[in-house]
Amino acid sequence: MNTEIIIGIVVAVVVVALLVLVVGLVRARRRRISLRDTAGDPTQTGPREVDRSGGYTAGGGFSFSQGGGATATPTAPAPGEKPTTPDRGEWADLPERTETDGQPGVGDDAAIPRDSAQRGMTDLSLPDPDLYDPPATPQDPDTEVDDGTTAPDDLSGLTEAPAPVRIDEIAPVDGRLHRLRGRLARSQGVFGKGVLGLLGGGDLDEDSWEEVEDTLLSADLGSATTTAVVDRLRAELATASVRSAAEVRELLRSVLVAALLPDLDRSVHALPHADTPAVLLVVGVNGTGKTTTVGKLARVLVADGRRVVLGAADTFRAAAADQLQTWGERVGATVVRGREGADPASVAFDAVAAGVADGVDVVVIDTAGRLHTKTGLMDELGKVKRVIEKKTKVDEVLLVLDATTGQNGMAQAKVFADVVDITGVVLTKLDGTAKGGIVFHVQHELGVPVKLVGLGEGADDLAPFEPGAFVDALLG
Ligand SMILES: Nc1nc2c(ncn2[C@@H]2O[C@H](COP(=O)(O)OP(=O)(O)OP(=O)(O)O)[C@@H](O)[C@H]2O)c(=O)[nH]1
Repeated sequence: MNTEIIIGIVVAVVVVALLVLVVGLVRARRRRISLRDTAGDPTQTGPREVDRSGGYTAGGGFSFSQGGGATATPTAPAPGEKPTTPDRGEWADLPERTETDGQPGVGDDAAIPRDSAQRGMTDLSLPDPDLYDPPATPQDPDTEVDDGTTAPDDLSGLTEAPAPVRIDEIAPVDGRLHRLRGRLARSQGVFGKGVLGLLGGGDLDEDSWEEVEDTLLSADLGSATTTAVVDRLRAELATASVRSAAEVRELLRSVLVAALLPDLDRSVHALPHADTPAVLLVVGVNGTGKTTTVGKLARVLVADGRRVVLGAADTFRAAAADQLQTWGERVGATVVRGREGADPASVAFDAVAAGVADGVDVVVIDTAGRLHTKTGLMDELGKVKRVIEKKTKVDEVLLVLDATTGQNGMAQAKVFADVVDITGVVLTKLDGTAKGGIVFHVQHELGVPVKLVGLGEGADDLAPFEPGAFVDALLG
């Protein structure tokens, strides 16, 4: 073989080797998801500008609607019976109520860690569950009272708070939503950095997917929703041509928004009927933020031009009625209250009766959450609801849940959901937790939409829940 042939062969081999190398590099690069934001950046060289200001900025204001009446008288579901669940669409195959570990008892204080010493519970002597015929004029001091068959004798203790004199200035709804920006910052770390960082880290092996799963679980997403979200992400990443950080973010966003069942009706049924006010019952474990939520909600309703009566049916603690009265004076709502230990049902009835007589738009009833048996809870809430229904229907039963209590709060919430027909959830204290994922878990486990979220102790720190805006805030 002469030298020229040998040189030719060597050159050909080198060229082929180079070609193989270049093709390999290009293919590897395509498979890799880099954290560069290509959207709006034709050069694709600069790092993605992340908007760190982004908090929860729900696009619209609060949505109020007319209720058709919260359904049937509360009863515990028959053994094995499931609570009514919303249409889950493509998420229908998620297993139901999977997490039942570490169930606390009813009456556990959600604000206190489960392993700390339990404080004593006081037995409320509940009146005979038979309904009484309510008096025509509830505040009539001559009302005949008879526990069980006639109005309870504590009815005479009912007082209507004097009309407010000086009302706190109420910020316009639109303006105050902007002030909630940044309140979800603690949850942003988990989703915005944790999950997005892992997904954008290139080819994901089993260990990486396990890490994604652990991160979602640590944000309290719950195992069923976590599994569904991860499965969906895996499927999408395997098929879709997702390459840039922007595409990964968009994929994660769409999967999370879908998991929040965005089509559920989240309007608060607070618009009056032809002759009667709308009636909202606010229930939940003590310390979750019920009274505060009632006050914040009244403020929004008053700002919306509604006349509001608040019923202080949390008669277990005198301070609760005082707290509500302060809210009433602050926001411009009338408060109807009874003396400490009064029958909550009679206070609720009287508040509704006052609302009907005065032709107000909305009556919001604050209840106690301190009953230590399921039967006691059912008796009390059931009676409150039945007594109100002597006057008018209950349009909305809002369960208030403290987002910081995680699984403990969920287990207690389920007890409430079992004894009263919850129509919506208010998730409070989302500002104080990195576990914003609890929203997903709550909806899945309780089968009702989260309608409102509490993002602080301030009077205006209540926001309507909007899945898209919420996920945007979570991703930062
Ligand atoms: N950070 C934060 N704190 C909140 C929020 N909502 C309520 N709180 C606080 O939680 C505490 C308990 O709130 P309450 O409204 O008294 O709770 P409750 O459920 O009515 O409690 P009881 O009357 O004891 O049944 C108060 O200190 C509130 O200021 C919220 O969204 N974020």
